Amino acid sequence: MSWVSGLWVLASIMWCWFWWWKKKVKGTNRESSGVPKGSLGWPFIGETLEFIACGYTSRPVTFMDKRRALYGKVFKSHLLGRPVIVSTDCEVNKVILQNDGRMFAPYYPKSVAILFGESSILKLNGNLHRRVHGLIGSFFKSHRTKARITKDIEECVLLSIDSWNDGQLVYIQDETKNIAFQVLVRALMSVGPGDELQYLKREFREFFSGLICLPINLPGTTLYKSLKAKARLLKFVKNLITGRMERTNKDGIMDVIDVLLNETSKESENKLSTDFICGNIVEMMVPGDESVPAVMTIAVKYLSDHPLVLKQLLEENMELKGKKSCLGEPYTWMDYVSLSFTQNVINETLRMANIINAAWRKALKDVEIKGYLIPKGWCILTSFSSIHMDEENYKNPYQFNPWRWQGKEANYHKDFTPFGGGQRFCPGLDLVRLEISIFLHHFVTRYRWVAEEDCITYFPMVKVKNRMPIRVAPFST
Ligand code: HEM
Repeated sequence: MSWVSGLWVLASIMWCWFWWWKKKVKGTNRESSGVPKGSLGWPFIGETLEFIACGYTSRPVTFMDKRRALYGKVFKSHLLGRPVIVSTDCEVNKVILQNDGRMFAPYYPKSVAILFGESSILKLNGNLHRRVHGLIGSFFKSHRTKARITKDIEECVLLSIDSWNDGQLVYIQDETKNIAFQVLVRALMSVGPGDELQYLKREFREFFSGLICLPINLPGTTLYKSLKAKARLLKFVKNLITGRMERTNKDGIMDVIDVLLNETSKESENKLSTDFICGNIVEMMVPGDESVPAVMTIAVKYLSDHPLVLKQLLEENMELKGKKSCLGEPYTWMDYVSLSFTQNVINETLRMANIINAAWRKALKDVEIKGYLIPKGWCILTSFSSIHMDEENYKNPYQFNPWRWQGKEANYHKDFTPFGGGQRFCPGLDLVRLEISIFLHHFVTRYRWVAEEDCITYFPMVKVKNRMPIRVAPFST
């Protein structure tokens, strides 16, 4: 009879479990008080499996679309182990992003929270956050920085693409990753090509791998190795900073280390410590590293698939190239960002690729927006991709159509938030646009290419499946 009692015990456990879950759901089911409608799915796993399954398809926003049709633009769900309110409403998103620090704080998965120090810009709040964000944003916006970075980017792009031979198979993802890493490391800490760059690249890859892993920090685990790599990166940056502090002839502000060091030299109550600067330099490599090469690679994919777009892009860029070689002048950053159709191509790539598809926040108190209650402690996912792929906002949203941006100022478009919004609006935006414009200019004006089979995948990160192989031929042949 032992199997009967076994069954009985199992049934009791199941009943208790179900009872606990119902109680939990009831506790979160405050629809009458304004909590958005929705389903919390299965006990423990909630709706995570469907969320991930949609991420593996070519239309990851299907998860949101289905629920939006059932419950409206803001709905509740249970994802990655916790109840979440999902917003696909650009006005609700705007309020959430603009009230960072007061009503909401950034929320990250556990492994990411462990890897980022408490003083990371990504986790900071309040005055210190505003100060650091402002310093970095102003650095990348300054004309002097843009003028110098333009030269650096040109150098990195040409170093890469000038080495391609006629008929060579080139993997665009590998090339753009190399370019973007060099540009980022120069902008942050002025490290140029050589052994140090290779060291940084190796250690950063190890550090980065810990961002999506099980949050178990034991010898041999991915998280453990990632933390060790971060410690080595911090040591490297600390040595750079010590060298800078000892240097007597200062050349002015050259990179983000200089920006933060300069701030410490000012008379101020809240001086930034060396550890604070090191941590932020290392952690700032994270948002900057994978995103830019992903946009450049996906832009090449879209151009390969849309010959009419490529034709117009080429005409615009050839015209600039002709003008510059006629005048014998170097390019300025303004030359690149003034290429209007090229900017349209970049906007459309950002809209469709949705490299950062959402921002995660946690409510610091009960907040009501547009009649929806977001209870204290709940996570809220402000979906950017649903808004970018919404027929209401963009006609034929799945059609790559750069002409839809003609005459529009994308940076102030309320339905276009690839760089987020509010206090955490991406400070790297100007660098990103410049870098992609320079890459596209030199790439399309030097090579014709035939793309091999590839496709875009969206989970856990947006990228091309086969590294975007293309066979290139220089224009002159
Ligand atoms: C295509 C490229 C990029 C995209 C799509 C992108 C997008 C974003 C988005 C959406 C946010 C806001 C996240 C949030 O609200 O939680 C953000 C924040 C941030 N980005 Fe970027 N980013 C890109 C490249 C870069 C680069 C190259 C840098 C490096 C200089 C950078 C530095 C940052 C930093 C430091 C933050 C945090 C700002 C804060 O919390 O105050 N990003 N980015």
